[in-house]
Amino acid sequence: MKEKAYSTQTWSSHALNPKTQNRETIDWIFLVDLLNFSFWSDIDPQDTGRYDTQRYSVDFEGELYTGYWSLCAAINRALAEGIPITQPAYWLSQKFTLDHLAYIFRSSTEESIPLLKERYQVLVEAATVLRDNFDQASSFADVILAQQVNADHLRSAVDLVNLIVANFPSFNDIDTYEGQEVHIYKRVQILVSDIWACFNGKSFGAFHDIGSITMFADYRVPQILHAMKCLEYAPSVRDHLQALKPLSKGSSWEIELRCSSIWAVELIRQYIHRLDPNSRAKINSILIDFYLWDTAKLIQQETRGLAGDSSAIACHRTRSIFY
Ligand SMILES: Nc1nc2c(c(CN[C@H]3C=C[C@H](O)[C@@H]3O)cn2[C@@H]2O[C@H](COP(=O)(O)O)[C@@H](O)[C@H]2O)c(=O)[nH]1
Repeated sequence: MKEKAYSTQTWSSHALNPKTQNRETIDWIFLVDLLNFSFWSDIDPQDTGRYDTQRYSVDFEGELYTGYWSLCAAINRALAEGIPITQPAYWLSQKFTLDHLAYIFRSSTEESIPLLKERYQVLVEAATVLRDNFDQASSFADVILAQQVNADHLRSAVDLVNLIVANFPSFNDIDTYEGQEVHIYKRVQILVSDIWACFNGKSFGAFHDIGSITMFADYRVPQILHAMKCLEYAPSVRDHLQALKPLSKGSSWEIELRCSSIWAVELIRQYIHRLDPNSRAKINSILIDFYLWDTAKLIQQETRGLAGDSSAIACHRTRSIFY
C-alpha cells in the first residue's frame, strides 16, 4: 500500500471532493456531512464494497461508487444535471420531494440508499433551522461568518461544534452510558474538520483550537484499529459482529465500541507527539482519522472486504443517522 504524507491537502486529492475553496464548497461540505451516515449494506455480507454484490451503487461519469463515496457521487451527479441540491433553499422548495431525493440518490443496483426518508427529513430540518435560527441564512457559510474571530482572525472549532449541535438536531450525536451523557458528536466534528481540511486551515477553515476535535466515531475506523491491534473486542462482541447481527443504537456495546475508537486515536496521537515533539503542531486526531479511514478503504478494495480473513472484524451494523 502506497504510504502518503498526510496533510490537509490530502482532502482535496480525493477525486470527488471539491477543488475550489469558496462559499459553494462550504455548501457542498454542509450537505455531505448532513447526510454522512449509514452506508453499510444489508446485501454485501462480506463488506467487499463492490457493486457486483448488488449493494447500493451510484454511477457518476461512468464510474460506480459505493459506501460514503456513493453519497458524494450522487451529489456531484445531481449538480452536473443542473439540480441545485447544495442550496438549502432548494430543500424547502415545492420541487424537493421524497421522490425527487430518491431520483437524486438512484442506484445502479438492486439495493437503494439506506434511510432515504431520514435523509430527506434531515435536509428539510437543516434548511428550516438556517431560515428560522440564522436570519434567513442562504448558506452554512453565513453561520461560520457569524462566529467571532480572535485577534489572530481565528475562530473556535469547539464553539462552532457547540453552536451546530445547539441548533441542528440531526447533529445531536449524544448517548447515555450507565447514567452518564456521552457526547460523541461524529458528524458535527467531521463537518468542521472537512471545512478545516478543505480550506487548509485558512479562511473559513481557520480555527485556533482544531486540535481539540476528536476522531469521528464511525463503523469503519474501529475495524482498522482492530487490524492494527490498537483495539481489542471482547469475544462476545466479536462473535456478535462476525455473525452479522445488528448492534442496537445506544446499547452499551455500541457506545463502548465508539468511545474506545475515539480513545484509541487519542492514545495514538499522544504516542506520535511523544516520539516527535515537532509533530504537535502538524499531527492531530483529524489527520490520524483521515489516514486510518482512507487506509481502511484501501484495504477493503485490495482484500475485497475488511471482514475477509478470520483476523479481521466485521463492521458493526447499527442503522443510525449519526454515523
Ligand atoms: N472516521 C471517519 N469516518 C468517515 C470518514 C468519511 C469520509 N471522509 C473522507 C473525506 C475526506 C477524508 O480524507 C476522507 O477520505 C466517511 N466516514 C464514515 O465512514 C462510514 C462510511 O464507510 P464506508 O461504508 O466504508 O464508505 C460512515 O459512517 C461515514 O460517516 C472519515 O474520514 N473518517
